[in-house]
Amino acid sequence: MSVPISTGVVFQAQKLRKVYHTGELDVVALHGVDLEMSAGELVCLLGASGSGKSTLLNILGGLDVPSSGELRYKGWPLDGADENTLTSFRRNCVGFVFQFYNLIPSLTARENVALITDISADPMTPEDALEMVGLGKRMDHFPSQLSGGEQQRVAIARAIAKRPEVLLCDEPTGALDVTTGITVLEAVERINRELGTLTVVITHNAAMAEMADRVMHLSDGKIINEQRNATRLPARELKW
Ligand SMILES: Nc1ncnc2c1ncn2[C@@H]1O[C@H](COP(=O)(O)OP(=O)(O)OP(=O)(O)O)[C@@H](O)[C@H]1O
Repeated sequence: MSVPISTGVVFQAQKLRKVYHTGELDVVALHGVDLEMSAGELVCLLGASGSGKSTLLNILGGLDVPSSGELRYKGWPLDGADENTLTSFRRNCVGFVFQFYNLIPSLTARENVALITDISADPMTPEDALEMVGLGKRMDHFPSQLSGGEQQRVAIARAIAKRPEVLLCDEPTGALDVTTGITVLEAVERINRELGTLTVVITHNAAMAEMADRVMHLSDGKIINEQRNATRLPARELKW
């Protein structure tokens, strides 16, 4: 493996392409994506359904591999990495949050987070992780005793308790109403600010992009526009 290019740069992609082969049909989901993302940034991936957002996020997180092109994590090549390398990358470096929370119903909030902290090298405690997302008083509640927004915040606590370098969120508020969605985004914002975690959030919702440092607009598998916000709007001030 080569020497990392720069300590500040987390992801670097060049000419990233992803083609899904389904039967006779080839679907080109990414058409040559070039990007750079740095430590501590909050980046929004914005685009219509089918524009390639989840494909890109999954490749950044080592859940999938590109068909061609280069992808580096802190200088280390992820394209062409074998399954063991990708597993260790996902386990040590990446926290994922999806639209649905995937909590274990028979475990409390604390126990759901402890599943991850028990197998991590240098985790925070489940209690600290749950405090960070504003659930300090609900640690012993089961998922069925929590609202959708609270369950999503448990999922965020679970994702960040191992102190990942990167937090990847695929439509984290997709199943929530506006007010609840904002409490979830406040948790994401706090983690990004206080832990310095590079945070990438997928959304359909252009209003949400105002909380980001940078917004990448995807269309037909390409980044068609990139915008840097002069200031970040606090999540609690977002309106949609
Ligand atoms: N496993 C797969 N097999 C075949 N085609 C796929 C697969 N996953 C995604 N695609 C196709 O790749 C393209 C990009 O999909 P992707 O899910 O990345 O878009 P998206 O912007 O995240 O969409 P959405 O907002 O609806 O989740 C779409 O045309 C989609 O149908």
